[in-house]
Amino acid sequence: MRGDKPLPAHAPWCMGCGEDNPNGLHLEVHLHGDHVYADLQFDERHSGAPGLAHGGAISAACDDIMGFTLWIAETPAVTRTLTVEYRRPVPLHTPVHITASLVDETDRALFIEANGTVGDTTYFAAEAVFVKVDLSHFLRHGDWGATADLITRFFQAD
Ligand SMILES: CCCCCCCC(=O)SCCNC(=O)CCNC(=O)[C@H](O)C(C)(C)COP(=O)(O)OP(=O)(O)OC[C@H]1O[C@@H](n2cnc3c(N)ncnc32)[C@H](O)[C@@H]1OP(=O)(O)O
Repeated sequence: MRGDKPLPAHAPWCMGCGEDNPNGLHLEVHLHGDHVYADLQFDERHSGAPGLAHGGAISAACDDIMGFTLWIAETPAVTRTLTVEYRRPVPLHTPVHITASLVDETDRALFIEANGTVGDTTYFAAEAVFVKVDLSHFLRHGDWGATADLITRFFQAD
């Protein structure tokens, strides 16, 4: 059983967890036992209907926190499918607790769930399939320098 431990951002400019992205969600994700969690508040940058979080911002939060279960699975992987069930509107400036965990795994796929609660009530829940990739995926499709940073962060978390 792992203890409570802060995990490094995917990248400084990551929209979900990057500390340098002024419009990001700034998720600070911790590993606790068999799941990861973060506490956040959506604000005007993430607004949809007046006073409420945009569904895309909620989806991004789910996607990003699910991307931290990779430290549990101990493999790089990327989102192939993501389904979000929006159960209640999420007001801006309201503390939301998000958790994610790995529920199943095959040779190529990770099955991940996430849950967003306000108090004891679930406001949104998500399921995703992530496909395992090797680090060359990010070199092939992304930015070389930033990928080197990502690799460093991935191994730093050990
Ligand atoms: C370090 C991590 C940072 C994480 C950041 C937060 C998460 C993100 O935002 S990731 C960004 C968004 N996602 C992407 O950009 C991914 C784009 N997609 C791709 O690059 C490709 O489709 C990729 C790499 C996922 C898969 O490509 P490819 O290997 O050709 O796919 P494919 O052969 O069809 O499927 C691979 C395996 O997964 C399985 N699989 C695919 N979809 C599913 C599914 N829905 N359910 C179950 N299994 C599935 C397939 O069955 C296959 O398994 P097997 O080899 O045993 O037959």
